[in-house]
Amino acid sequence: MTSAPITFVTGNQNKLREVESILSSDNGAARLRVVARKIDLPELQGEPDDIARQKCLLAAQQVGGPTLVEDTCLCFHALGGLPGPYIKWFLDKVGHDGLNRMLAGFEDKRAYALCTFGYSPGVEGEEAVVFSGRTEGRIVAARKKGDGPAFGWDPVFLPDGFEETYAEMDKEVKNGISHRFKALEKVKAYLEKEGG
Ligand SMILES: O=c1[nH]c(=O)c2ncn([C@@H]3O[C@H](COP(=O)(O)OP(=O)(O)OP(=O)(O)O)[C@@H](O)[C@H]3O)c2[nH]1
Ligand SMILES: [Mg+2]
Repeated sequence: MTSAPITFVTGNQNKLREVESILSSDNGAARLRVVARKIDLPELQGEPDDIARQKCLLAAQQVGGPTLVEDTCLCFHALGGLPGPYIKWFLDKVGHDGLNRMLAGFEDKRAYALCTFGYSPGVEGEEAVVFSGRTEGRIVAARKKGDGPAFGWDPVFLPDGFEETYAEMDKEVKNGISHRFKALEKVKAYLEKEGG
């Protein structure tokens, strides 16, 4: 595994906290070290893999070394995968209640959370590689633990096999089953192999 730190570029503190927590709870990944950098990257359109690849290249140009980014989608089965990568705007404009109402005309409330990491070694001309993780669940009326603010759409996402939404469960539980955790496992496996 590469011993040089990798710069994880994100403007989202909650993502950063989860990535750091997932990495620190895994002793085997002690050598995957990330340093964070906040750069406002454009919200790109298209398919998740292409978005992550392009986002990573844009970030790597600014970092000038090994770079990691991720893009997160929330996809409704009844809507053919939308809002998908556009969830940030939907959440901002219609809120938790609006996300529920978008599915009011459908019996199918299933959704999946999809996280796609893009990694670039920071070498000019080299393509970014992508790794995705997906957690299935369904959309429910917002529920969260405590009075504090919740992360994004966590309150409306009920993962399959659980009775608590992402926002109700302990962070360690979310970080052991989440879309982000699953994608990060693949990043780690790739970097371990690359490092020989
Ligand atoms: O409830 C949530 N649980 C999660 O696990 C999660 N991960 C991301 N998000 C939200 O979904 C949109 C993705 O957009 P996004 O990938 O472009 O992120 P971003 O713009 O906030 O940061 P970044 O692009 O600088 O990394 C943004 O609204 C994020 O806040 C989540 N919400
Ligand atoms: Mg973004």
